[in-house]
Amino acid sequence: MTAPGIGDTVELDGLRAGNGGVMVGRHDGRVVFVRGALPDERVVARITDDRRSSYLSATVEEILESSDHRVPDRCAAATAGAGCCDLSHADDAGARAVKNQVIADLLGRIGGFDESVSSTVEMRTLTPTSAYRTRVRMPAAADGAAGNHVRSGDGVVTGARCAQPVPEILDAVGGRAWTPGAEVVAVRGDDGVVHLAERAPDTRTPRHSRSTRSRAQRSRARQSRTSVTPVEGGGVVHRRVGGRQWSVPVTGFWQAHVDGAAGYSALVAEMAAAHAPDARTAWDLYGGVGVFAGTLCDVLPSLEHVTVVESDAEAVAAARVTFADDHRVAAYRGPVAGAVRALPSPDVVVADPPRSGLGAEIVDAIAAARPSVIVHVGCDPAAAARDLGLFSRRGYVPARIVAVDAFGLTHHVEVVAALVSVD
Ligand SMILES: C[S@@+](CC[C@H](N)C(=O)[O-])C[C@H]1O[C@@H](n2cnc3c(N)ncnc32)[C@H](O)[C@@H]1O
Repeated sequence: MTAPGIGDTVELDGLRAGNGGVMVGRHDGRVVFVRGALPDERVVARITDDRRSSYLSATVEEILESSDHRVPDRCAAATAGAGCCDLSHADDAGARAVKNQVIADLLGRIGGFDESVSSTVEMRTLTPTSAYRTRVRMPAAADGAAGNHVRSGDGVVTGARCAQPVPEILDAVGGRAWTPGAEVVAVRGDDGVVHLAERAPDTRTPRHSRSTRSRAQRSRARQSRTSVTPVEGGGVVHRRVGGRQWSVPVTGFWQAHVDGAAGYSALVAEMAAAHAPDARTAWDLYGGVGVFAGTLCDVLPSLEHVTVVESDAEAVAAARVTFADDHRVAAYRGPVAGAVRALPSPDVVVADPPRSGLGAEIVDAIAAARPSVIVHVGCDPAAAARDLGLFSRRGYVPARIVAVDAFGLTHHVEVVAALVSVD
């Protein structure tokens, strides 16, 4: 019997959840990563990639035995081939179960934790689970319509709406013709104002070939090279958490879910207050405009000083405006790696790094500062599992791990963990 290749179909059962929106099955002993399936389903899948000897990639062709959590696709763009909502065929409970399984698996395989840790992960869902996103970036197609990237490759799916953004954003974006090849940035502020901006097409030749760079890497490189033109709304977005307000540039970072900043802040508050109620000093690392610094000020009555460390100049400027009258908060502009060696030791550290996580060097520096509690906020569960494992080998173990499903219809999930010293 010859091994299956691209275009062939295989029957798979006993599927389990894998990281990145795929289910994992086996065919003739070989691992198959399948898109469009759910745990425990029996499916016929068509092979889409056979270039690696260790695994095959496939998409579901036919469901032979369906999961109780399967629902009709909830995202028109994903149904039309976009890569946006890779779990739009699961109900909310099914998506939550997938994320829980994936995190438990990663904590074991990458973090090195046993079941006594991985089985304690709490799940929290932020609602709504569709029409929740207040910030999107959309590619403009050759005909000037904005859409979503195709699931793989470089095309744009237009004329079918993604189910994640709040409808006002899509209405505003859809009413305009955009520059072909541009990136459309659309944001709804907490005051209801919709802001639109256009990032110019990137016409320069990339230094690396396309095949060696991920879409996220290409997007970051493009952001550093291209200009942004505000189109509607004024370009300064008003945001609120608790009693504080921020003015954030339209391209600046803010948590995607309408309740994300408040939802994560509530967890940061619970964890800091539980493990360091008398804290006097804190670090808010990768702090953006200082949302978590504000939270710490609100829940730690003895707090005298919190330093926001952030590399983005506009975010630091926004933080300085919001905290202009609060002597407890200082915003430091620069990379975390340099700051953590120079700052006075903290009682509380909140660290909310980009998808790549902290890594060994920063974990070492934070652990060496001997805080009472470290709150790790991680948007990539594999990187978070690695960081938590690194911390535990430096004497900080998880006291609580909460997976926040703030990304309905997708495999994405935020992992918020409180780490305390075993000494
Ligand atoms: C996931 S966001 C978190 C922002 C903030 N905690 C919030 O909730 O709004 C990560 C932030 O880290 C910043 N950043 C990325 N790399 C950095 C580095 N090496 N040093 C300092 N800040 C960095 C980014 O500009 C971004 O604002």
